[in-house]
Amino acid sequence: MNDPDVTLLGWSDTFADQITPEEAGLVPLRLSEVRRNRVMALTPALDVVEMALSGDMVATDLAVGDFALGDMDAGRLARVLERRSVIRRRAAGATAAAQLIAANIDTLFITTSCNADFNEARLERYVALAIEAETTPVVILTKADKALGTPAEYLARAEAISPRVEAIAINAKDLDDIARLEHWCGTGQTIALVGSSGVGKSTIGKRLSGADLATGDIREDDAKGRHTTTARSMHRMHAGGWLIDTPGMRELALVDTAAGIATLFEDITDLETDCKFSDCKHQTEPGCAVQAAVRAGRLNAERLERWRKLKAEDAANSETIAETRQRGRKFSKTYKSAMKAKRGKRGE
Ligand SMILES: Nc1nc2c(ncn2[C@@H]2O[C@H](COP(=O)(O)OP(=O)(O)OP(=O)(O)O)[C@@H](O)[C@H]2O)c(=O)[nH]1
Ligand SMILES: [Zn+2]
Repeated sequence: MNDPDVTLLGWSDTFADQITPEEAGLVPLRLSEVRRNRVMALTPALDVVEMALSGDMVATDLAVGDFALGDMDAGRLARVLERRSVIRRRAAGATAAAQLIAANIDTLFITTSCNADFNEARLERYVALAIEAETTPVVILTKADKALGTPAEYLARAEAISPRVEAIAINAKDLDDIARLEHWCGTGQTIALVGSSGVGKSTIGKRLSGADLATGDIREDDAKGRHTTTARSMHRMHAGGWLIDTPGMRELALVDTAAGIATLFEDITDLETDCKFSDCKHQTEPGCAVQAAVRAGRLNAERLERWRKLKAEDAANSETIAETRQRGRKFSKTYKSAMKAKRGKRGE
Protein backbone atom coordinates (compact mmCIF):
# COMPACT_ATOMS: atom_id res chain seq x y z
CA MET A 1 0.00 0.00 0.00
CA ASN A 2 3.00 2.28 -0.32
CA ASP A 3 2.28 3.01 -3.95
CA PRO A 4 3.17 6.70 -4.19
CA ASP A 5 0.21 7.28 -6.49
CA VAL A 6 -2.16 6.47 -3.68
CA THR A 7 -1.07 9.51 -1.72
CA LEU A 8 -2.23 11.66 -4.63
CA LEU A 9 -5.80 10.77 -3.66
CA GLY A 10 -5.29 12.27 -0.21
CA TRP A 11 -4.64 8.81 1.18
CA SER A 12 -2.80 8.55 4.49
CA ASP A 13 -1.90 6.02 7.19
CA THR A 14 -5.33 6.54 8.78
CA PHE A 15 -6.73 4.67 5.78
CA ALA A 16 -3.85 2.31 5.02
CA ASP A 17 -4.03 1.01 8.60
CA GLN A 18 -7.62 -0.10 8.08
CA ILE A 19 -6.78 -2.58 5.34
CA THR A 20 -6.71 -6.25 6.31
CA PRO A 21 -4.34 -8.75 4.64
CA GLU A 22 -7.33 -10.34 2.85
CA GLU A 23 -8.05 -6.99 1.22
CA ALA A 24 -4.57 -6.59 -0.28
CA GLY A 25 -5.88 -7.28 -3.80
CA LEU A 26 -8.43 -4.47 -3.67
CA VAL A 27 -7.74 -1.00 -5.07
CA PRO A 28 -8.00 2.19 -2.98
CA LEU A 29 -10.53 4.57 -4.49
CA ARG A 30 -11.92 7.96 -3.56
CA LEU A 31 -15.58 8.65 -4.19
CA SER A 32 -16.18 11.68 -6.40
CA GLU A 33 -19.90 11.33 -6.96
CA VAL A 34 -22.61 9.35 -5.17
CA ARG A 35 -25.70 8.31 -7.08
CA ARG A 36 -28.68 6.19 -6.11
CA ASN A 37 -27.07 2.79 -6.52
CA ARG A 38 -23.62 3.42 -7.89
CA VAL A 39 -20.75 5.82 -7.46
CA MET A 40 -18.06 7.50 -9.50
CA ALA A 41 -14.63 7.12 -7.98
CA LEU A 42 -11.07 8.26 -8.58
CA THR A 43 -8.40 5.61 -8.95
CA PRO A 44 -4.78 6.06 -7.76
CA ALA A 45 -4.01 6.93 -11.40
CA LEU A 46 -6.66 9.67 -11.06
CA ASP A 47 -8.98 8.07 -13.63
CA VAL A 48 -12.70 8.28 -12.93
CA VAL A 49 -14.41 4.89 -12.79
CA GLU A 50 -18.01 3.91 -12.23
CA MET A 51 -18.56 1.33 -9.47
CA ALA A 52 -21.58 -0.55 -8.19
CA LEU A 53 -22.33 -0.80 -4.48
CA SER A 54 -21.97 -4.07 -2.65
CA GLY A 55 -25.11 -5.65 -1.23
CA ASP A 56 -25.08 -4.12 2.24
CA MET A 57 -24.21 -0.57 1.15
CA VAL A 58 -26.72 2.26 1.09
CA ALA A 59 -25.96 5.29 -1.08
CA THR A 60 -27.15 7.73 1.60
CA ASP A 61 -24.41 6.39 3.92
CA LEU A 62 -21.72 7.33 1.38
CA ALA A 63 -20.22 10.76 0.79
CA VAL A 64 -18.05 12.44 -1.80
CA GLY A 65 -14.51 12.28 -0.43
CA ASP A 66 -14.95 8.85 1.15
CA PHE A 67 -12.19 6.33 0.66
CA ALA A 68 -13.20 2.85 -0.41
CA LEU A 69 -11.62 -0.39 -1.53
CA GLY A 70 -12.72 -1.47 -4.96
CA ASP A 71 -13.00 -4.91 -6.46
CA MET A 72 -12.04 -3.82 -9.96
CA ASP A 73 -12.88 -7.16 -11.65
CA ALA A 74 -16.41 -7.08 -10.28
CA GLY A 75 -16.71 -3.32 -10.82
CA ARG A 76 -17.97 -3.03 -7.27
CA LEU A 77 -16.99 -1.31 -4.04
CA ALA A 78 -15.94 -3.92 -1.50
CA ARG A 79 -15.78 -1.67 1.54
CA VAL A 80 -15.93 1.99 2.53
CA LEU A 81 -13.19 2.94 4.95
CA GLU A 82 -13.80 4.69 8.23
CA ARG A 83 -13.74 8.46 7.73
CA ARG A 84 -11.42 10.96 9.31
CA SER A 85 -14.10 13.64 9.18
CA VAL A 86 -17.57 14.17 7.75
CA ILE A 87 -19.71 17.23 7.08
CA ARG A 88 -23.43 16.78 7.44
CA ARG A 89 -26.29 19.10 6.82
CA ARG A 90 -29.97 19.19 7.45
CA ALA A 91 -31.77 18.38 4.22
CA ALA A 92 -34.37 20.83 2.99
CA GLY A 93 -38.04 20.20 3.61
CA ALA A 94 -40.19 18.99 6.45
CA THR A 95 -38.65 15.53 6.49
CA ALA A 96 -35.24 16.99 7.31
CA ALA A 97 -32.81 14.13 7.70
CA ALA A 98 -29.08 14.52 8.12
CA GLN A 99 -27.46 14.43 4.72
CA LEU A 100 -23.80 13.66 4.20
CA ILE A 101 -22.14 16.51 2.29
CA ALA A 102 -18.50 15.46 2.15
CA ALA A 103 -16.03 13.22 3.92
CA ASN A 104 -12.36 13.38 4.83
CA ILE A 105 -11.96 17.14 4.60
CA ASP A 106 -8.89 18.36 6.46
CA THR A 107 -9.55 22.10 6.32
CA LEU A 108 -12.75 24.05 5.95
CA PHE A 109 -12.18 27.44 4.33
CA ILE A 110 -14.90 29.56 5.90
CA THR A 111 -15.19 32.46 3.51
CA THR A 112 -16.55 35.93 4.17
CA SER A 113 -15.64 39.42 2.99
CA CYS A 114 -14.15 42.51 4.65
CA ASN A 115 -17.48 44.29 4.35
CA ALA A 116 -21.13 44.00 5.42
CA ASP A 117 -21.10 40.23 4.79
CA PHE A 118 -18.90 39.81 7.86
CA ASN A 119 -21.04 38.45 10.67
CA GLU A 120 -19.72 36.86 13.86
CA ALA A 121 -22.81 34.71 14.37
CA ARG A 122 -22.53 33.17 10.93
CA LEU A 123 -18.81 32.54 11.38
CA GLU A 124 -19.44 30.92 14.75
CA ARG A 125 -22.00 28.63 13.18
CA TYR A 126 -19.51 27.49 10.55
CA VAL A 127 -16.70 27.12 13.07
CA ALA A 128 -18.92 24.97 15.31
CA LEU A 129 -19.76 22.89 12.27
CA ALA A 130 -16.08 22.50 11.36
CA ILE A 131 -15.21 21.42 14.90
CA GLU A 132 -18.11 18.95 14.94
CA ALA A 133 -17.00 17.55 11.59
CA GLU A 134 -13.41 17.26 12.88
CA THR A 135 -12.00 19.55 10.21
CA THR A 136 -9.76 22.56 10.88
CA PRO A 137 -11.55 25.90 10.47
CA VAL A 138 -9.69 28.64 8.60
CA VAL A 139 -11.52 31.94 8.09
CA ILE A 140 -10.74 33.56 4.76
CA LEU A 141 -11.57 37.25 4.61
CA THR A 142 -11.85 38.22 0.96
CA LYS A 143 -12.02 41.63 -0.66
CA ALA A 144 -9.21 42.92 1.55
CA ASP A 145 -8.42 45.24 -1.37
CA LYS A 146 -11.84 46.89 -0.95
CA ALA A 147 -12.19 46.58 2.81
CA LEU A 148 -14.82 48.66 4.54
CA GLY A 149 -12.45 49.85 7.27
CA THR A 150 -9.16 47.93 7.49
CA PRO A 151 -8.57 44.18 6.92
CA ALA A 152 -6.84 44.12 10.33
CA GLU A 153 -10.13 44.92 12.07
CA TYR A 154 -11.83 41.95 10.44
CA LEU A 155 -8.88 39.68 11.21
CA ALA A 156 -9.09 40.65 14.87
CA ARG A 157 -12.84 40.07 15.01
CA ALA A 158 -12.53 36.67 13.31
CA GLU A 159 -9.71 35.51 15.57
CA ALA A 160 -11.64 36.70 18.65
CA ILE A 161 -14.20 33.99 17.93
CA SER A 162 -11.98 31.25 19.30
CA PRO A 163 -8.31 30.47 19.81
CA ARG A 164 -8.93 27.61 17.37
CA VAL A 165 -9.67 30.01 14.55
CA GLU A 166 -6.94 31.11 12.21
CA ALA A 167 -7.91 33.96 9.88
CA ILE A 168 -6.31 35.29 6.75
CA ALA A 169 -7.27 38.37 4.73
CA ILE A 170 -6.79 38.25 0.96
CA ASN A 171 -7.68 39.76 -2.35
CA ALA A 172 -8.97 36.62 -4.06
CA LYS A 173 -8.05 38.05 -7.44
CA ASP A 174 -4.38 38.39 -6.48
CA LEU A 175 -2.29 35.30 -7.19
CA ASP A 176 0.28 36.16 -4.51
CA ASP A 177 -2.52 36.26 -1.95
CA ILE A 178 -3.90 32.94 -3.23
CA ALA A 179 -0.43 31.45 -2.78
CA ARG A 180 -0.79 32.15 0.95
CA LEU A 181 -3.60 29.55 1.03
CA GLU A 182 -1.46 26.80 -0.49
CA HIS A 183 -0.15 25.84 2.92
CA TRP A 184 -3.49 24.00 3.42
CA CYS A 185 -3.74 22.75 -0.15
CA GLY A 186 -0.73 20.49 -0.68
CA THR A 187 -0.61 16.79 -1.57
CA GLY A 188 -2.57 14.70 0.90
CA GLN A 189 -4.76 17.62 1.95
CA THR A 190 -8.45 18.08 1.21
CA ILE A 191 -10.32 21.34 1.60
CA ALA A 192 -13.82 22.71 1.05
CA LEU A 193 -15.12 26.26 0.75
CA VAL A 194 -18.23 27.51 2.53
CA GLY A 195 -19.73 30.97 2.85
CA SER A 196 -22.47 33.21 1.51
CA SER A 197 -23.07 33.88 -2.14
CA GLY A 198 -20.74 36.42 -3.69
CA VAL A 199 -17.95 36.29 -1.11
CA GLY A 200 -15.46 34.84 -3.59
CA LYS A 201 -15.61 31.04 -3.23
CA SER A 202 -15.62 30.44 -6.99
CA THR A 203 -12.84 32.96 -7.48
CA ILE A 204 -10.66 31.20 -4.91
CA GLY A 205 -11.60 27.73 -6.19
CA LYS A 206 -10.77 28.64 -9.76
CA ARG A 207 -7.36 30.01 -8.82
CA LEU A 208 -6.49 27.06 -6.58
CA SER A 209 -7.61 24.34 -8.99
CA GLY A 210 -8.45 25.75 -12.40
CA ALA A 211 -11.97 24.38 -11.97
CA ASP A 212 -14.98 26.53 -12.64
CA LEU A 213 -17.02 25.94 -9.49
CA ALA A 214 -19.75 28.37 -10.52
CA THR A 215 -20.66 26.34 -13.61
CA GLY A 216 -19.67 22.92 -12.29
CA ASP A 217 -17.57 22.58 -15.43
CA ILE A 218 -15.86 19.22 -15.50
CA ARG A 219 -13.21 20.20 -18.03
CA GLU A 220 -10.19 21.63 -16.32
CA ASP A 221 -6.84 22.93 -17.42
CA ASP A 222 -3.87 21.21 -15.89
CA ALA A 223 -0.69 23.11 -15.05
CA LYS A 224 0.50 22.83 -18.66
CA GLY A 225 -2.73 24.23 -20.04
CA ARG A 226 -3.98 20.89 -21.39
CA HIS A 227 -7.59 19.95 -20.91
CA THR A 228 -8.13 17.08 -18.52
CA THR A 229 -11.44 15.53 -17.67
CA THR A 230 -11.96 15.07 -13.97
CA ALA A 231 -14.68 14.47 -11.46
CA ARG A 232 -17.56 16.86 -10.94
CA SER A 233 -17.13 17.54 -7.22
CA MET A 234 -13.48 16.71 -6.55
CA HIS A 235 -11.01 19.14 -8.02
CA ARG A 236 -7.28 18.59 -7.94
CA MET A 237 -5.51 21.75 -6.81
CA HIS A 238 -2.31 23.03 -8.38
CA ALA A 239 -0.62 22.55 -4.99
CA GLY A 240 -1.48 18.81 -5.09
CA GLY A 241 -4.44 18.55 -2.72
CA TRP A 242 -8.17 18.27 -3.39
CA LEU A 243 -10.96 20.79 -3.30
CA ILE A 244 -14.37 19.25 -2.70
CA ASP A 245 -17.30 21.26 -3.97
CA THR A 246 -20.58 19.36 -3.73
CA PRO A 247 -23.91 21.06 -4.39
CA GLY A 248 -24.85 20.83 -0.70
CA MET A 249 -21.65 22.45 0.49
CA ARG A 250 -22.87 25.94 -0.33
CA GLU A 251 -25.87 26.06 1.97
CA LEU A 252 -24.98 24.34 5.17
CA ALA A 253 -27.28 24.50 8.15
CA LEU A 254 -26.41 23.26 11.57
CA VAL A 255 -27.31 19.77 12.53
CA ASP A 256 -26.32 17.80 15.60
CA THR A 257 -23.51 20.22 16.33
CA ALA A 258 -24.06 20.29 20.09
CA ALA A 259 -20.53 19.10 20.80
CA GLY A 260 -19.00 21.57 18.34
CA ILE A 261 -20.94 24.44 19.89
CA ALA A 262 -19.93 23.41 23.41
CA THR A 263 -16.27 23.33 22.37
CA LEU A 264 -16.40 26.66 20.60
CA PHE A 265 -18.09 28.30 23.58
CA GLU A 266 -16.16 26.42 26.24
CA ASP A 267 -15.79 29.61 28.31
CA ILE A 268 -19.58 29.64 28.76
CA THR A 269 -19.93 25.89 29.23
CA ASP A 270 -17.22 26.11 31.91
CA LEU A 271 -19.05 28.92 33.71
CA GLU A 272 -22.31 26.98 33.55
CA THR A 273 -20.98 24.28 35.82
CA ASP A 274 -20.86 26.88 38.62
CA CYS A 275 -24.52 27.91 38.33
CA LYS A 276 -26.58 27.11 41.41
CA PHE A 277 -29.23 25.21 39.45
CA SER A 278 -28.18 22.48 37.06
CA ASP A 279 -30.95 23.47 34.65
CA CYS A 280 -30.12 27.19 34.89
CA LYS A 281 -31.23 29.15 31.80
CA HIS A 282 -28.81 31.96 32.69
CA GLN A 283 -31.51 34.60 32.68
CA THR A 284 -32.75 35.79 36.09
CA GLU A 285 -31.99 32.74 38.22
CA PRO A 286 -30.22 33.39 41.54
CA GLY A 287 -26.67 32.10 41.73
CA CYS A 288 -26.17 32.18 37.95
CA ALA A 289 -22.43 32.14 37.26
CA VAL A 290 -22.94 33.09 33.61
CA GLN A 291 -24.88 36.29 34.37
CA ALA A 292 -22.36 37.08 37.11
CA ALA A 293 -19.58 36.90 34.51
CA VAL A 294 -21.51 39.24 32.22
CA ARG A 295 -21.99 41.74 35.08
CA ALA A 296 -18.31 41.52 35.97
CA GLY A 297 -17.37 42.25 32.34
CA ARG A 298 -15.72 38.84 31.91
CA LEU A 299 -18.25 37.63 29.34
CA ASN A 300 -19.61 39.58 26.39
CA ALA A 301 -23.44 39.71 26.56
CA GLU A 302 -23.73 39.58 22.75
CA ARG A 303 -21.60 36.47 22.64
CA LEU A 304 -23.86 34.88 25.26
CA GLU A 305 -26.88 35.75 23.11
CA ARG A 306 -25.26 34.25 19.99
CA TRP A 307 -24.49 31.05 21.91
CA ARG A 308 -28.15 30.88 22.97
CA LYS A 309 -29.38 31.28 19.38
CA LEU A 310 -26.92 28.76 17.99
CA LYS A 311 -27.93 26.18 20.60
CA ALA A 312 -31.62 26.78 19.88
CA GLU A 313 -31.05 26.39 16.15
CA ASP A 314 -29.11 23.18 16.65
CA ALA A 315 -31.75 21.80 19.01
CA ALA A 316 -34.57 22.60 16.56
CA ASN A 317 -32.77 21.02 13.61
CA SER A 318 -31.72 17.93 15.52
CA GLU A 319 -35.23 17.43 16.87
CA THR A 320 -36.71 17.43 13.41
CA ILE A 321 -34.27 14.75 12.37
CA ALA A 322 -34.98 12.54 15.37
CA GLU A 323 -38.70 12.86 14.75
CA THR A 324 -38.29 12.12 11.08
CA ARG A 325 -36.21 9.04 11.75
CA GLN A 326 -38.87 7.76 14.10
CA ARG A 327 -41.59 8.13 11.55
CA GLY A 328 -39.42 6.19 9.16
CA ARG A 329 -40.11 4.90 5.70
CA LYS A 330 -43.87 4.98 5.90
CA PHE A 331 -43.86 8.69 6.59
CA SER A 332 -41.40 9.31 3.82
CA LYS A 333 -43.70 7.60 1.33
CA THR A 334 -46.73 9.56 2.53
CA TYR A 335 -44.74 12.78 2.34
CA LYS A 336 -43.47 12.03 -1.12
CA SER A 337 -46.93 11.34 -2.50
CA ALA A 338 -48.26 14.47 -0.77
CA MET A 339 -45.49 16.53 -2.37
CA LYS A 340 -46.22 14.93 -5.71
CA ALA A 341 -49.89 15.88 -5.40
CA LYS A 342 -48.87 19.41 -4.38
CA ARG A 343 -46.55 19.75 -7.36
CA GLY A 344 -49.33 18.42 -9.58
CA LYS A 345 -51.61 21.17 -8.32
CA ARG A 346 -49.00 23.82 -8.99
CA GLY A 347 -48.61 22.37 -12.46
CA GLU A 348 -44.87 21.49 -12.08
N1 LIG B 1 -12.00 43.12 -5.46
C1 LIG B 1 -12.26 41.86 -5.13
N2 LIG B 1 -13.26 41.22 -5.75
C2 LIG B 1 -13.50 39.94 -5.39
C3 LIG B 1 -12.74 39.27 -4.40
N3 LIG B 1 -13.23 38.02 -4.26
C4 LIG B 1 -14.25 37.90 -5.11
N4 LIG B 1 -14.43 39.05 -5.81
C5 LIG B 1 -15.47 39.32 -6.82
O1 LIG B 1 -16.73 39.14 -6.21
C6 LIG B 1 -17.67 38.56 -7.12
C7 LIG B 1 -18.27 37.29 -6.54
O2 LIG B 1 -17.24 36.32 -6.42
P1 LIG B 1 -17.54 34.75 -6.58
O3 LIG B 1 -16.22 34.06 -6.54
O4 LIG B 1 -18.41 34.49 -7.75
O5 LIG B 1 -18.36 34.46 -5.25
P2 LIG B 1 -18.99 33.06 -4.74
O6 LIG B 1 -18.76 33.02 -3.29
O7 LIG B 1 -18.46 31.94 -5.54
O8 LIG B 1 -20.52 33.24 -5.03
P3 LIG B 1 -21.63 32.07 -5.32
O9 LIG B 1 -21.19 31.34 -6.55
O10 LIG B 1 -22.90 32.85 -5.53
O11 LIG B 1 -21.67 31.21 -4.09
C8 LIG B 1 -16.91 38.35 -8.41
O12 LIG B 1 -17.16 39.44 -9.26
C9 LIG B 1 -15.44 38.36 -7.98
O13 LIG B 1 -14.58 38.78 -9.00
C10 LIG B 1 -11.67 40.00 -3.77
O14 LIG B 1 -10.96 39.51 -2.88
N5 LIG B 1 -11.48 41.28 -4.18
ZN1 LIG C 1 -26.75 30.21 34.95
